[in-house]
Amino acid sequence: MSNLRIGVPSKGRLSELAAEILKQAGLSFRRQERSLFARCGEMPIDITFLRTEDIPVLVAEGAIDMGLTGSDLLAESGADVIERLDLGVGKCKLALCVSEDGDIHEAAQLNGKRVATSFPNVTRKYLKAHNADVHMVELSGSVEVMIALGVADAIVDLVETGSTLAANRLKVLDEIGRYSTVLIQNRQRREGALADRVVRRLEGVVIARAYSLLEYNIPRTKLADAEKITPGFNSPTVNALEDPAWCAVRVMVRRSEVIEVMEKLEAVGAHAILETQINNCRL
Ligand SMILES: Nc1ncnc2c1ncn2[C@@H]1O[C@H](COP(=O)(O)OP(=O)(O)OP(=O)(O)O)[C@@H](O)[C@H]1O
Ligand SMILES: O=P(O)(O)OC[C@H]1O[C@H](OP(=O)(O)OP(=O)(O)O)[C@H](O)[C@@H]1O
Ligand SMILES: [Mg+2]
Repeated sequence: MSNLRIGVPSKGRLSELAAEILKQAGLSFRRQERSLFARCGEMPIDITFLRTEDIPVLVAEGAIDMGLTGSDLLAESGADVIERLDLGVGKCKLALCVSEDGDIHEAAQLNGKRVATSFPNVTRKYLKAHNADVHMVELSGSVEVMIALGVADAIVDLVETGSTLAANRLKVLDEIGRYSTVLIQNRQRREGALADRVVRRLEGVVIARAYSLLEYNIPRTKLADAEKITPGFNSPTVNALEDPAWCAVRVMVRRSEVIEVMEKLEAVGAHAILETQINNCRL
């Protein structure tokens, strides 16, 4: 069995995130200064540090067996790979954006006009579907200033919090797609069993990062109401308490919903509501 080769972003916002998630899955590595390669201690896996946008094509070409990259970059590259897992991080959307006080209110009005973007392929497909034949201004970054520079009438760029748009007095005219960080694999599935083990390990980490463990005590008469609030991943664990009129519930809840769920549980009479972080899991 030879080593499984995994591509990881060498810099940028996904690089630390990717290393952290791999480490949480027991695939830790130490990157030597300026080196492009590292070896995983625990498994026969070689890590290659690459530019995020190059990972889709390098996986498709078989230079690496798997890779962590943005699904937006995958869509833009058109690389023919298998998408194995959405890591639930690096979430963003690709949006058609125009001046806040401009007179463009729909994509069709861009016909014959200029659109600046770092995602020409995805943009061209979208605009064709909206009957707009445009002059594309292809850039590698800082796209949001192109309308102010008089280079474009609209831009297509990634939006996460919207602060860059606000800072440049731009608004979203239409959402083109929603993206996140994904684990992709070459279609030959070289070292397939090992690759499947990596997917399974990362699945556990992705779920653990997305969920908390909630424990609470509830009167038995209110258990049905509480279980409607916390149905759990499969179903909640219910244990008896010394007081037969009460029971203890343990259940997984999406981290993003925990605060609201706690308030609802309190409203139906739950006490001792505790949230615990999950480091890893196998469901
Ligand atoms: N606000 C965001 N801006 C850009 N990319 C984001 C954002 N939020 C999530 N991402 C994801 O990160 C990917 C960009 O990764 P990259 O390695 O290029 O990071 P970066 O910090 O943008 O680096 P660079 O400064 O070189 O552009 C995007 O393709 C997308 O999948
Ligand atoms: O909605 P926001 O939270 O403001 O994030 C969106 C901005 O972040 C990204 O730029 P980045 O920081 O990657 O710089 P770049 O354009 O040079 O890649 C993206 O290109 C947008 O400009
Ligand atoms: Mg960027």
